[in-house]
Amino acid sequence: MLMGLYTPELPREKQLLSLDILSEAGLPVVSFSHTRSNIRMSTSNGILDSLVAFRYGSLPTLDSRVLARLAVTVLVAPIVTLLLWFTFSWAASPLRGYPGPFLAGYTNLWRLYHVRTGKYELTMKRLHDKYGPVVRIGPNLLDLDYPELSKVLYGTDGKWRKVCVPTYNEVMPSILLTSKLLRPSSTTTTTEHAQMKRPIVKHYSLGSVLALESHMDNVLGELMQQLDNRFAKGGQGTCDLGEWVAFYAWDLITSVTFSKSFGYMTQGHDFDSSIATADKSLDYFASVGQIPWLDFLLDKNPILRIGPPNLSNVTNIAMTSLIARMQGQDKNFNPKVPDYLQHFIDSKNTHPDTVHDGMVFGYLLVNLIAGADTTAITIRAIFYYVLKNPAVYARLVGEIRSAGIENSNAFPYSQARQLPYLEAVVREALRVHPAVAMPLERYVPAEGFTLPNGDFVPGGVAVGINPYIGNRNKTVWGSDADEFRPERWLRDVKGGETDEEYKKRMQKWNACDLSFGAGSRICLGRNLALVETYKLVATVLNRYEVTLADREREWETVNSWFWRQKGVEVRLRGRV
Ligand code: HEM
Repeated sequence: MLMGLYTPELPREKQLLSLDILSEAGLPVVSFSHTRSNIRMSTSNGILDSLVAFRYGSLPTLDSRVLARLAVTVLVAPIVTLLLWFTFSWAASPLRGYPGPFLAGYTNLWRLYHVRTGKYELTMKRLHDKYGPVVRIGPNLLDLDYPELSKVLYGTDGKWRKVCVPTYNEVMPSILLTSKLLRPSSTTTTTEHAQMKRPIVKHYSLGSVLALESHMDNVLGELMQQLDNRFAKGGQGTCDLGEWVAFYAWDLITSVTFSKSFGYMTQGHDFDSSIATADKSLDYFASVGQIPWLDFLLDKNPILRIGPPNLSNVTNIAMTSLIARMQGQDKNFNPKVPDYLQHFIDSKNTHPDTVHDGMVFGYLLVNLIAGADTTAITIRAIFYYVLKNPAVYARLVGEIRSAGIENSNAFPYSQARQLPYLEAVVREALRVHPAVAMPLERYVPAEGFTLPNGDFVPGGVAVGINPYIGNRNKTVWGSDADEFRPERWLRDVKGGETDEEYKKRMQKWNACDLSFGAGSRICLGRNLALVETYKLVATVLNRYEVTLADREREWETVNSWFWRQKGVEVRLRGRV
């Protein structure tokens, strides 16, 4: 009110007139003086004096009573209100009796802090070791270490709704579909989700993925050429294999999607910073995923937009390729070799009621955003663990070499798939280093749910199993669950395990392994990811002797929704 009444432009008499109004309003003005640079005014309660002086930048004479009152009004009162609100919510919460860190019961800031450290999975492991299988990690969130519940929580009946953050569609506003498939808003119904997925799901079956194998062979050919020239021939220095695996995964996903690779391998670096930007976006999503209203503060505030960074190069390549293809001007496309872009465009004809151009664009971005980093993380984990374990390396290389595939060729998937130890290695790497290492959250259905320990969880509470935690549960995977031991995936012949017992064990493990999620939201791209992975590992180990540049050095990891790693540096020597 005062601000409106006082304007230095007004002559003094008018200010006085305004003051009369103030007086009438019950705020009697005791004194008033006004120069161009300084306004002094006092009212009987003194507060207006300070506010006026503050508004015009003069130095008020404040007495301590005024300061105290201001402090109470501006600082203490909101804090007290917040504390009261937290305490009330905590006391009224049905999760009050669940164990967990004290602060987590009050506020999601606890989770935000731990996610920001990049070591969230270690914190969760410590908490489960301390509190057992159920830990309260938010005012309305329980983290569960019950892998055997995967079939229930992540079932196909659609009763357990996915907990999501409305962020992806804010990064790139037109990409409704990307947001709905990956991080659907909490209002996305199971029916909507199924409707969007139906037109494209068949293109991710193993058969459809294998129809894209020639694209993959071209990308592997480029990889071998680059590794030969840059590292293997003449033994030039060390190769950051972790980085090259990312170049491979990004070039591959664009090849199978647009019949054109990004070109990271040819250039030998992240030339347009898309890979780095994708990492930064994930850091952002991981944070706002803990406290969704942060997104409004950081991204939608009208004053200064802080995050997330724009993946403009990724969206550009999607848009340019889409337009060129629709105008019949895409020179990279060979109609005899399918790619995802063509499948998505064709889905407009097969599902005219559902699919429109905006959705085709969204489908393209799903591939790019979800498909590259996750696969790179998995392949990096395979190399790291295999190279750290010489016995595993020797057995794996022996198996791959004995397949007799010419080592200048890309390894065919049909042959790689025949190698049981390779499969064991891939599954074990996915188990100990799942690409997604945060809880896959779901809402308990309205009727509530009783946990295996007898605790009842009311409807509406969010619960989740973190693949990192579930994949290391000792009752499922054995006392050595924390170790990388691919042999666990083979039949234990020495221990007298029968074929039937082995099959039963695998059935149980398949149900508990959350590396690709489970049920109706299981990873759409898992066949594509696995074919890429088998082919790359077999091709590289068939062609090169690979050793760690520094056997003692540990890699660095950052868990930011995707559990990224850095520092798998190797030496490569071409085999004769
Ligand atoms: C080794 C590589 C990969 C891993 C470990 C992985 C892991 C996962 C996980 C754990 C989920 C479930 C998330 C949840 O329930 O909240 C998921 C979902 C998804 N993934 Fe993957 N992923 C990989 C590769 C890919 C690829 C290559 C693509 C696409 C080209 C892809 C596309 C998707 C999509 C679209 C979803 C959402 C499915 C839905 O909600 O229906 N992923 N992925």
